[in-house]
Amino acid sequence: MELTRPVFFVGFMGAGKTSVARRLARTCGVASVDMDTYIERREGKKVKEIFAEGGEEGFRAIETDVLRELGAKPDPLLISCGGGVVVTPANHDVFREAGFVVYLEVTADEAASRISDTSTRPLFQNLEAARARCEERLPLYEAVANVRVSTAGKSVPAIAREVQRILEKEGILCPQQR
Ligand SMILES: Nc1ncnc2c1ncn2[C@@H]1O[C@H](COP(=O)(O)OP(=O)(O)O)[C@@H](O)[C@H]1O
Ligand SMILES: O=C(O)C1=C[C@@H](OP(=O)(O)O)[C@@H](O)[C@H](O)C1
Ligand SMILES: [Mg+2]
Repeated sequence: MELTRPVFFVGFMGAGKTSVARRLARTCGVASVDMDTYIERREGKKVKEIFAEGGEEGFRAIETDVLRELGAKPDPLLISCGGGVVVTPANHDVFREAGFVVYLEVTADEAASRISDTSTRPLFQNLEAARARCEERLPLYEAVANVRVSTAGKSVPAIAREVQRILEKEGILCPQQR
């Protein structure tokens, strides 16, 4: 199948953005890129190290650069963003211009139960702070979303199938034209 526009996955840490985009890419035969993985390869450093060296500000600047680059690829991609992509106002323009945004909903508590090793996520160090951060970001996720998908109690394959049906209905995921 092929995409007519880039599709961005947003939502809090642990929502399943990386897993669902990867699963959908495999089952539909389309290309996907995970922004954090892409950033780590480009910078030659782990996300954790980028935060330690340049702070959140340094990470956000790289993130915006990469979002613009991936969103402008001639062959549209499934792009799993990092959970904080919505905190940078300029990123909202990238979403609006060309893309379709799938918001995967999760609570901080459910996310915490899914993430076994929070050491890779510098902004998910304690549950209290994560709950507050999640709540603070909710209106931002809602503002950029073209569609919301609840992930509570659902498996990754089930969520990927749900997203697939939405993208097909919207004419974003189509049978290959050539
Ligand atoms: N729907 C789900 N149900 C159970 N575990 C999940 C689900 N989605 C993701 N996970 C698990 O949660 C962790 C974080 O998932 P990930 O895809 O990295 O989320 P994100 O990219 O949104 O932070 C992984 O260990 C993954 O296997
Ligand atoms: O929510 C955030 O601010 C972040 C989420 C992470 O990605 P995931 O949402 O894929 O865990 C990663 O980009 C970085 O640690 C910052
Ligand atoms: Mg991820």
